[in-house]
Amino acid sequence: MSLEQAKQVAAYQAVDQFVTNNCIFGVGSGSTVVYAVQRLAERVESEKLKVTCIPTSFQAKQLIIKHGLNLGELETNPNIDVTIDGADEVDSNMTLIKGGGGCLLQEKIIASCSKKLIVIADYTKDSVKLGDRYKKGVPIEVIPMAYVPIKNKIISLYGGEIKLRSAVAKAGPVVTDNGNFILDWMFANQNLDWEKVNNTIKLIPGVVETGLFVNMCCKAYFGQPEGNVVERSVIEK
Ligand SMILES: O=C[C@H](O)[C@H](O)[C@H](O)COP(=O)(O)O
Repeated sequence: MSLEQAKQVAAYQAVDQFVTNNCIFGVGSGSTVVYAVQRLAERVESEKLKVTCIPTSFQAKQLIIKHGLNLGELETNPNIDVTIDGADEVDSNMTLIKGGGGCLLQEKIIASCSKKLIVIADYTKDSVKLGDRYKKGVPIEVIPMAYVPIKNKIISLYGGEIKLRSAVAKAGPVVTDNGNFILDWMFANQNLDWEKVNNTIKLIPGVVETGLFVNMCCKAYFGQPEGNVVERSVIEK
């Protein structure tokens, strides 16, 4: 089974288990979410479900519109029932790295307004410690004028290496949906307390948001090479 098929089985299973009639549904971003929206559109059509979709990015909004789904706004729907989103890496505590596609800020806002955040991913995202599998580091969305001091402060606090993310089909840096830059922090120490790190980095002036999602995700679905899906839930402490 290809990686794309692994993403698809995970996405279909999550949508089948979590989307119900009349729900307010947060639509994540990335390549795995494409399959979730496909499945949602099929179910809305066949079961005549009423679902209001709240996007986490420009891409998510386009997907909702393309599939003829009901597009809602956070302003009028601030209490979201469930959000299904992708992740770049999920560690054994269900801490996530997100933002590999540059969409972390709106994703985190939507996740924070959701009763449940469900992650869908292929098996390559399932790891024990952050950095085991995802090698591009933690994405950090920053105000453009502040990217150099932010970079220096993070390095002096925690070490590692930081790159300003470059655009592919444009000269210069990636500009996010919110008009900001992305720094990718390749951390050197995998044993950091990610909650503390997240809180500390967020206090640096000019940092808008980090791609560390700590204590936000309650369940993850990992599509496997054999075609089955492994489900992992947060263990109550
Ligand atoms: O910025 C992008 C988002 O955080 C994505 O959800 C994440 O990068 C995973 O994307 P994909 O499903 O394409 O691996």
